[in-house]
Amino acid sequence: MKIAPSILAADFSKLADEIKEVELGGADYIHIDIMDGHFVPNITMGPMIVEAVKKVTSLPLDVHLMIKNPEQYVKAFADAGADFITVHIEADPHIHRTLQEIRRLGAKPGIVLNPGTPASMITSVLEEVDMILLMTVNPGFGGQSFIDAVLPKIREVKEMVELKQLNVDIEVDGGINSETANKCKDAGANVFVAGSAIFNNQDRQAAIEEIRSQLSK
Ligand SMILES: O=C(CO)[C@@H](O)[C@H](O)COP(=O)(O)O
Ligand SMILES: [Fe+2]
Repeated sequence: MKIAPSILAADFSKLADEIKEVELGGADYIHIDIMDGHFVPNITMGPMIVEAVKKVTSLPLDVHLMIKNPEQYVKAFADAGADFITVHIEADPHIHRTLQEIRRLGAKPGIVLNPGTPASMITSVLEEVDMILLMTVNPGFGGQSFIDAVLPKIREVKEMVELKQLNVDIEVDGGINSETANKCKDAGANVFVAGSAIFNNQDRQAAIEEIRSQLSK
């Protein structure tokens, strides 16, 4: 079970301190949300921020691309130090090429599905990825409410990867707190992104531990 704090909810004026705090608090990955104002109605960070984050942590960087034409930018993010690069199936008509390019660049490719996208959309890319990210909110903003209707899809994807005996992580992202993380774990998820549940708590370590203790139940 891995916990990936999303820095979208951090205080950007002291980002290095925020990252150190979650690293010391027991985080497994640092989740970085890249938004372009086209694929989603918000603009956040680019490769320069990934490069800066890489300098202040030894944790793997989980870079979630919410951008159109991701194939044009995967090299910039891999060069910046991304360990995982996840791309939305809805954003890329040439998805195999993009996922293979991510691997060729030395990063781990992941595929992302919006809440409304069926699991069947990714059957042909299962062998290409190290991670499947199931959005549990519509992407674009932190602090939204978890969509329970995604739970059956987590089960479905878990069955798909087990059937093919693939070693693929199943990540969830959006509205994750100790209660919703536990539901997702029961459905088959093993990587949990949490933004507000961690950074809105003054004690980040306590927030991470709370999620982890629920996951161990
Ligand atoms: O990708 C996204 C949002 O589009 C996420 O990674 C959010 O940053 C998660 O924030 P919370 O829902 O946990 O506040
Ligand atoms: Fe994300």
